[in-house]
Amino acid sequence: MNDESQTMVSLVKSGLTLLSLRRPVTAFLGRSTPSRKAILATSGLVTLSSALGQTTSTTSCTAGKMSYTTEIETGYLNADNAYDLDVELMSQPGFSLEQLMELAGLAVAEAVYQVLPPSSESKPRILLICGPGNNGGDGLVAARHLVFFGYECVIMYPKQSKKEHFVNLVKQCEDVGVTFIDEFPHTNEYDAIVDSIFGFSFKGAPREPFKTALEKMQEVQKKKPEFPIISVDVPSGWNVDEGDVAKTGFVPSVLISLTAPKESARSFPGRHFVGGRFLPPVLAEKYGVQMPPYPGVSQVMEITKPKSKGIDSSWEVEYAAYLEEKGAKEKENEVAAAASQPKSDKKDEENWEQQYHDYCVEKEARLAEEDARKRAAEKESSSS
Ligand SMILES: NC(=O)C1=CN([C@@H]2O[C@H](COP(=O)(O)OP(=O)(O)OC[C@H]3O[C@@H](n4cnc5c(N)ncnc54)[C@H](OP(=O)(O)O)[C@@H]3O)[C@@H](O)[C@H]2O)[C@H](O)CC1
Ligand SMILES: [K+]
Repeated sequence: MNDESQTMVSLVKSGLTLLSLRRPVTAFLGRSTPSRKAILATSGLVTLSSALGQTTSTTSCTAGKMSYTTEIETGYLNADNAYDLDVELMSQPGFSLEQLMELAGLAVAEAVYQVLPPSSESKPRILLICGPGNNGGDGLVAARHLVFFGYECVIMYPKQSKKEHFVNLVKQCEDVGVTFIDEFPHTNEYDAIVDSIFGFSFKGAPREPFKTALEKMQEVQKKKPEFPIISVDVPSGWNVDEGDVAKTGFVPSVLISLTAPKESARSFPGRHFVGGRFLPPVLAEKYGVQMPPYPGVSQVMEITKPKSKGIDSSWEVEYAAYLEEKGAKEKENEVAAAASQPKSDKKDEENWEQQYHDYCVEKEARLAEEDARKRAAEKESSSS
């Protein structure tokens, strides 16, 4: 059986009936991806319908990326449910934290592969920023898998956990050539950043050194809006239910939700993946979430929101429009803030220049008048 028919069988097995196929399925599944250029050259339209009647999605692929005219139903977890589900996964079916972290990290590595596949000519360099908790642990696991997928990885891990499992994860990374740094580096040397700083236990406003890391990532986005920044589970600094209430301004270009998307992902504007192909049906039902129809043997599935501007507008166009709108709003706020401030030095300077100019004009006119008067008086005295 060739790759394509194997994929079709997998889709049918996972409860999907193929209705129409205008392009090979392999063109959009993110497997067999010989090069980024080849992916970007591929586009097609596939219509899938769930045999189980749970999910009916029209899937389109623009520039190798999937999005849907109908939303893939996964449900959303709030902060309490995300925590309780994790606890229950570890007690009821008895998953260990290490097991769940391994699955999470593998899903993250697969999502990175779909966003920025390596090729025979290039070995992309990935910077992973890992926080002090389990979200950081997911990043450590992802880095190890990414090395085996053909990437070069550098990890910024300034607050290293002393727990045995984390010490082992660091050693496992070092053994495959991953290097560790403490400070945010020059990003020119990197092709993508994985944000594995905070997940669903983040609270309040980000503290250093992660506050600076979030600001630096935004600087990169301002300079290069296309630069992939991939957040693990929750964009760092976001409240898991309400999003960016700490007003960090950070919005990654890609989000990989683990187990199931969290409430704050409802309004996420970028590419969205979910990785949780292990969820026991009984727990999925209890927490009101559903697994998407993961393709083939993949640990992740892209569930990017339906496009609002029609099937032909690509994800990049929408994200660029979003960034432009965000930039325009920031400018508007700056202008409003400047207008509400007392006159700045610059204004005073402009006034001072104008006043000096007026003074010079007036003085020149006065001197010219005096000159003319003097000349007239001299003329009169010489003629008398
Ligand atoms: N089931 C799954 O899919 C799994 C998900 N996993 C991942 O684990 C995270 C949740 O991990 P957790 O350890 O509970 O918490 P976080 O990693 O989100 O963050 C906790 C650390 O962050 C510090 N923190 C919290 N707020 C701040 C702040 N404002 N500034 C700086 N630091 C902050 C906190 O420190 P404290 O001193 O405040 O305690 C912690 O050190 C989940 O999202 C998934 O990514 C697991 O892999 C298991 C399976
Ligand atoms: K994160």
